[in-house]
Amino acid sequence: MRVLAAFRYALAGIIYCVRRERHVKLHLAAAFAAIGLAWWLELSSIEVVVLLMTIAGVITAEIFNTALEAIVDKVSPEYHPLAKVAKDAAAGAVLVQAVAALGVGYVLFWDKLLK
Ligand SMILES: Nc1ncnc2c1ncn2[C@@H]1O[C@H](COP(=O)(O)OP(=O)(O)OP(=O)(O)O)[C@@H](O)[C@H]1O
Repeated sequence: MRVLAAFRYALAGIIYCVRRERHVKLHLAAAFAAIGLAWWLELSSIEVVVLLMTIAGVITAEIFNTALEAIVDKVSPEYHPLAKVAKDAAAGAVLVQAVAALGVGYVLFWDKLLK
C-alpha cells in the first residue's frame, strides 16, 4: 500500500503546517471565508475555479515555505547570509501569492458585495 503510505505522509505534512504555522491557519481561515462568500454570492463555475486555484497557490506557497524553513534550520541553525536569502525568498514567494489573492478577491467579490 505504498500509495496509501505516501498519502498519509503528505497529509501529515499538511497537518504539521496547519498546526505549527500561524500564517497557514490565517490563510486557511481566509480561504474558508472566501469559499463561503463565493457560495453565498453564487459565483459562476469559472469564478469558483479561479478562486480555488488562487487558494491552492497561497496554501502551497505556505507549505513550501515551511518545508524550506525546516531545511534551513537543520543545515544552518546559526546565522548565515545564504540562510537569510533562502528564508527571505521563500517568504517573498508567499507574499507574491497573497497579494495576487487579494487582487483576485477584489475582482471576484467587490462589485457583487456592493450590489
Ligand atoms: N539561520 C539564519 N540565518 C540568517 N538569517 C536567518 C536565519 N534564520 C532566520 N533568519 C532571518 O529571520 C527571518 C525570520 O526567520 P524565521 O525562521 O523566524 O521565519 P519566520 O518567517 O518568522 O517564520 P515562522 O514565524 O513561521 O517561524 C528570516 O526571513 C531571515 O531573514
